[in-house]
Amino acid sequence: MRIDIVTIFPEFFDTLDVSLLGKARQTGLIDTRVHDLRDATTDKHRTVDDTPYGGGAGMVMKPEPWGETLDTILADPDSSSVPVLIVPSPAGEQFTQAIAKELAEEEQLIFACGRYEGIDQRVSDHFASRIRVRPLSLGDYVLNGGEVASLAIIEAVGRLIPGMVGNPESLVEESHEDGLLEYPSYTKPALWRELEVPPVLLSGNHGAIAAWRHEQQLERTTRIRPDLLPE
Ligand SMILES: Nc1cc(-c2ccc3ccn(Cc4ccc(CN5CCCC5)cc4)c3c2)n[nH]1
Repeated sequence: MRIDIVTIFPEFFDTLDVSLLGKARQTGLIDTRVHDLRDATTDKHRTVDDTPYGGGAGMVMKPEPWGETLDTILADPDSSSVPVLIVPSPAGEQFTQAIAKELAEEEQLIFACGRYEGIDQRVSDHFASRIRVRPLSLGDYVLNGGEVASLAIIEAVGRLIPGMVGNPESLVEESHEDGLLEYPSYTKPALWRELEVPPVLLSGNHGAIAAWRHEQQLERTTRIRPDLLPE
């Protein structure tokens, strides 16, 4: 998979060298390229923002640098013929594990990391006529830009790419995989600060353990996220 990231804070993505993705990049599983939006500006001050038409607080990101940068990425011979442009936004579709699984099948993801009050809408509108554009929200809270959301999406997608995670078994029992919250986990010691590990987990009775874990998932989901319960 190729991942392109467009941002005015390219150093924000230095972390990709150390995270789970560091290995993937070394093994060539994931090829990431970070593009500084300001490299596509033409004025002395490398301006990327301007005041919003219609008034309102803050500034909006100008369309031209975005158009230039995205054109360059799409024109790159190493680019896929069917990239997906992911635009983190508070107004986007809620990102979920299901969407992560969809995106893990893609050949190329391009992340448009906005700042200020967002990107001129015409950028998404123009490129929607050429490639798939997916505005995605991380959740119902407002961040300062798209970088944190992009890192979260990249990590959630990256770990689903075959060969990325050391033990593929650990992906089988994914959280939210069966739509329920995960069961609680324990490891040695069996007694810690007077707290025991649930005895069933030490029983070796795998049927009873699986039943207990599913029961724990249902109890937790009912208590914390009843919205996830099947109809
Ligand atoms: N899940 C999630 C994603 C984000 C996110 C993603 C990208 C950007 C780019 C800029 N911002 C800051 C920001 C501040 C204020 C407004 C609201 N304004 C009201 C009127 C015009 C806009 C929007 C946007 C982002 C935020 N936040 N949360």
